[in-house]
Amino acid sequence: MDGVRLEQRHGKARVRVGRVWREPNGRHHFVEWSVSISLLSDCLPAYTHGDNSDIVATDTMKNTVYVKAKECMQPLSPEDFAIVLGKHFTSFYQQVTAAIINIVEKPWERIKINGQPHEHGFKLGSEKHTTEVVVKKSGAVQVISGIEGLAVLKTTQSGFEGFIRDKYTILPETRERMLATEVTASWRYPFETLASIPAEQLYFMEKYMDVKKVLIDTFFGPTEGGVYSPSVQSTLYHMAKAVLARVSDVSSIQLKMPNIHFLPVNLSSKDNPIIVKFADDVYLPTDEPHGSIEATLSRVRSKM
Ligand SMILES: O=c1[nH]c(=O)c2[nH]c(=O)[nH]c2[nH]1
Repeated sequence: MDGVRLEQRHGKARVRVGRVWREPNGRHHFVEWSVSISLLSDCLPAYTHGDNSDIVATDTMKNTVYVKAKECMQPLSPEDFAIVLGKHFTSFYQQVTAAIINIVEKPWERIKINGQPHEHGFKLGSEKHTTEVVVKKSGAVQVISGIEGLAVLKTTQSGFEGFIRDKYTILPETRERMLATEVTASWRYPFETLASIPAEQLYFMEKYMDVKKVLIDTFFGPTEGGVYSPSVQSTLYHMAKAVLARVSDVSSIQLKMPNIHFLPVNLSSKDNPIIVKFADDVYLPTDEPHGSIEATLSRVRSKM
């Protein structure tokens, strides 16, 4: 056999941690994270010779998540916690050349009772805040943030016309349909070094809220009249473009928007007269199959 090339990484996936911060005035803050760590390191002998002397045990990685969570004395974004972990693994271990940290934050939101925010009560929301951070030993970084499972639907102002018709096509053209999707978004920041990451405690939280608002506003359009969608592709493009236009520091954004179909219901039989005739009112909700539409939009620097 010719020589072989080995590329490898190892880590711990889905380390679950909940962290409470207690303010002296009785107000609590809470996050729940699922943390995945992957380390690039010089530990080839473990693969080739059964020699584990350069291996950071994945159990140690798991323990480190709890130690670092304890050491963070103030509420922080999943991006900032991922950066804390990435810095730690690349500086503490000589063998580790890069760390890739993924975090999914569960959407625990402070509960309101009679309009008043509760001190220590939370309820689970829907879409999740995600991040992927890569930290290299040199101090080079890449930060990606995301949203997972943002389910949105509008009952009109959507259609699909003018597509290819051939002998396999039966879908009628329409200017009136439901539009439903579950947006997965991930966007990249332009920071290239640890030193260039903004120090503000709320920076990544604010960016997350800004991107989510722009995505939602653009999907629906104005509260009266909305905005017509000629396809999921077009709506996706306008959502991504609006994020680049309105949220500074986002250098590219990927959107995945499955087209979740609501099928018109018509019920009739040979013997029965029509008992349900579809008039844009009664639908069969489905989750599969679904259209699968995704695109990435990036800023390109003008050459001028
Ligand atoms: O918005 C849509 N885009 C498509 O590509 C497509 N294909 C399809 O069957 N329905 C739709 N709707």
